[in-house]
Amino acid sequence: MPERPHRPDATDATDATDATDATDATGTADAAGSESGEAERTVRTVTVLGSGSWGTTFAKILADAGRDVRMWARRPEVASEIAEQHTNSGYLPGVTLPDNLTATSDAATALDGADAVVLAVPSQSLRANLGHWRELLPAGTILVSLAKGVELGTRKRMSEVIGEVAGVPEDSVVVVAGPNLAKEIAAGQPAAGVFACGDHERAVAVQEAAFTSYFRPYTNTDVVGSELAGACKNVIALSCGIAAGLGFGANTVATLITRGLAETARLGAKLGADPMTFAGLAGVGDMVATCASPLSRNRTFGERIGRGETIEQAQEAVGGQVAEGVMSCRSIRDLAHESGVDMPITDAMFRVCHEGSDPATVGAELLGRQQKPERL
Ligand SMILES: NC(=O)C1=CN([C@@H]2O[C@H](COP(=O)(O)OP(=O)(O)OC[C@H]3O[C@@H](n4cnc5c(N)ncnc54)[C@H](OP(=O)(O)O)[C@@H]3O)[C@@H](O)[C@H]2O)C=CC1
Ligand SMILES: O=C(CO)COP(=O)(O)O
Repeated sequence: MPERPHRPDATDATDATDATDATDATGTADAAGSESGEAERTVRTVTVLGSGSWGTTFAKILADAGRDVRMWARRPEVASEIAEQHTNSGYLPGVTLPDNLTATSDAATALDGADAVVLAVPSQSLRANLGHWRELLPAGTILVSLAKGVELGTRKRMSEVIGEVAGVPEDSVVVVAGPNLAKEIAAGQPAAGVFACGDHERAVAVQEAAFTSYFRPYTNTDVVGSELAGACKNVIALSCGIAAGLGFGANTVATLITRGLAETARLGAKLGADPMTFAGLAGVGDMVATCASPLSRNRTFGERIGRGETIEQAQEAVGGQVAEGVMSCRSIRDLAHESGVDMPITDAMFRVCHEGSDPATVGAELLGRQQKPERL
C-alpha cells in the first residue's frame, strides 16, 4: 500500500486533493460500506455529531488540518456558542475554536454533503442517536466512531452497533482509539491516535484529514482489538482511581494497569484481536494515559469512590460528562463471562459500581485470589 503525502495543518483542504485521487468529493461515488478500497478517498467536509469534550476537540483537529467542519450539538445554545463565539465553554473552557468550524443543532443541516461523519456521543446513547440520523447520512460518507464502550444488553462493540443501525458493513467504520485526553489535545499538546478500519483506504482518508502539527494519527486494521482496548481501559481507570482514592501509590496503580492490560488482551485474543494491538497506542498507550491522568473522567470517578463518595457524588465530580467505564464494566463483564474469559478487575469494578461492594474489601479480595503464573 503506497503511503500518501501528508501535510500537517493544511490551510486549504483542497491541498489534500492530488492527481491520483479518483474519489468524487461529494462522496457519491461509493455508498457508505459498499465497495471500498478501490480508489483513494479525500475527506474535505466533515460533520461531527456530538459536541462534548472529545467531539469538539476532534472537530478542532480536523479544522486545524484544513477541513470544513460542521458540528451538531443537541442543545441549541451550545451550537450558537460554537458558531458565533468559537468556544464551547461548558466542555473546553479557555479554548478558541477555528473559524472553519461551525455548528448547528439541526442534524439535517449538519450532515448535508459530508464526506465523513464522526459519531461523538456516549456509547450507550449511540444506537438511539444514530437511529435518528440514519436517514440523513449522505451516500458514500465515511462513518467514524469516537466512542469507547461496549453496549449494554447486546454486548456489541460500537462499530457493530453502527453497522447494524446504519446498514453498512461494520468493517467500513473507522474507529478512533489511543491516548487522547481531550483537554490536552485541545490545548495543542502533542499526541498520537490510531484509526482502525477493516478497509485501509478509509482509515488513510481519515488519517490524512486529521493530521496536524500536534496530532499524529496512525492506522491499524485490527478493529476488534482497538475497540476492546478503548472500552476496557475505562474500567481499569476506575480501579486505578479507586486505588488512588484509598491512598495507594504508584506500585498499586502500575499493577492494576499491567494486570488490567493482561485481562483486556485475554478477552481480545478470545474475540479475534491481534495481541500486538494491546502493546500499541490503543492498548498500553491509552491505558497509561487514562489510568494515570487526573483529567480522565473514569479515573476521577474511581478516585471519588475510593475516597468514600457515592456513585451519585462521583458522577457530579465529572460534571455530568460521561465516565464510560461505569456502564462498560457491566457489558464487558457479561462479554467476558459469555466468552469464558477471566477478568477479575473488571468483575471487581462491576461489584463496586453496581452491587454496592466496598472498594477496600474488593481490593483485598483481588489480592487474595488463588496464586498463578503471570502468563498462562
Ligand atoms: N473526552 C475524552 O478525552 C475522550 C473521550 N472519548 C470517548 O468519546 C465519546 C464521547 O466522549 P466525550 O465527547 O468526551 O463525551 P462528553 O460527555 O464530553 O459529551 C457527550 C456529548 O454527546 C451529547 N449527547 C447526545 N446524546 C446524548 C445522550 N443520550 N447522553 C449523553 N450525551 C449525549 C452531549 O450533549 P449535551 O452536551 O447536550 O449533554 C455531548 O455533546 C465517549 O465514548 C468517550 O469515551 C475518547 C477519547 C477521548
Ligand atoms: O479516552 C480517553 C483518553 O484516551 C478519555 O478518558 P476519560 O473518558 O476517562 O476522560
